[in-house]
Amino acid sequence: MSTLLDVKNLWVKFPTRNGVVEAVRGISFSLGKERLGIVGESGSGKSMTGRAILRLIRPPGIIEADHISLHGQNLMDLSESKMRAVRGQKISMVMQDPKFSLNPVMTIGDQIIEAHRLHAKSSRSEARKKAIEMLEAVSIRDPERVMKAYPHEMSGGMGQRIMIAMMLIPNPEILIADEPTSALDVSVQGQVLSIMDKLVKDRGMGLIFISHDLNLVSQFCDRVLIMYAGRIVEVCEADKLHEAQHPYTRGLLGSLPRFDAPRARLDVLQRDPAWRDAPSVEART
Ligand SMILES: Nc1ncnc2c1ncn2[C@@H]1O[C@H](COP(=O)(O)OP(=O)(O)OP(=O)(O)O)[C@@H](O)[C@H]1O
Repeated sequence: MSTLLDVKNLWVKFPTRNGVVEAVRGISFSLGKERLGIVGESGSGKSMTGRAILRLIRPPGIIEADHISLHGQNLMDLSESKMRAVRGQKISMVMQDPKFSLNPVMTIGDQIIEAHRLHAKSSRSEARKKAIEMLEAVSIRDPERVMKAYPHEMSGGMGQRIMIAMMLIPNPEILIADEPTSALDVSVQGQVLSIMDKLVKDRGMGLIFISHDLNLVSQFCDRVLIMYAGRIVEVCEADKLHEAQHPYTRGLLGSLPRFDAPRARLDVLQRDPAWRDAPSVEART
């Protein structure tokens, strides 16, 4: 599999009054044209990993890495203006709640048209046509009506599909989705995932799918990185997750409810302090 992105020895640190918080501690992984899941409990460093790839860590946060290479070009070396061109055009990110990402005082149509014109410098009528095509691609049935609506008029699932449509306008090679469906109810979650899946397959993109939901990731992704305390503790093919070896992964699996074998009590994950200090697993293909 050809490598789109290669990350080596990535750290994210936050200097605080009480010392430095190390949110990500020297992780290495690569991404090909695949669906790569990143799972782990709250605070394990999943979101910071996604944001660091796009250099979107707010000061005083610091990103350090031997490299974050996109087709061999080290993103760590780029100027901020060159990095802006990478964001959106080559790598896009979909966040958890679309309401925070969409502009509340602009219609959906104007936002998509603007995003398209920024990218392709096309005429307004061309951009409008493209916007409608994009909305149809994410299964929005009445795109003309949706174009005239404001973000607050959209349901969560609809808003998330619109965000995905916007992120895909420049045809990025990599999509980073940070808990993209966790605010949605289960049936809408399924629809959004299948749309994303189809787009990734049709366009041959690489997808980084960040989630705390091990079940979801194992069904939706090809490969899974399991993060604990800022490190990768294990990497698995998604369909072999049940064979995972690390006690943390086994603990996460054991604490999932199962319909086929219901138990009165779920296992409680017992953490071993040694997991924190074990070296990060290399997850490069
Ligand atoms: N501005 C900050 N200052 C200090 N520490 C921070 C800051 N931002 C994040 N962190 C720390 O970084 C760690 C990793 O955060 P991150 O958001 O990546 O976790 P996560 O695995 O995505 O969790 P969640 O599922 O809750 O989003 C956390 O322990 C958090 O406290």
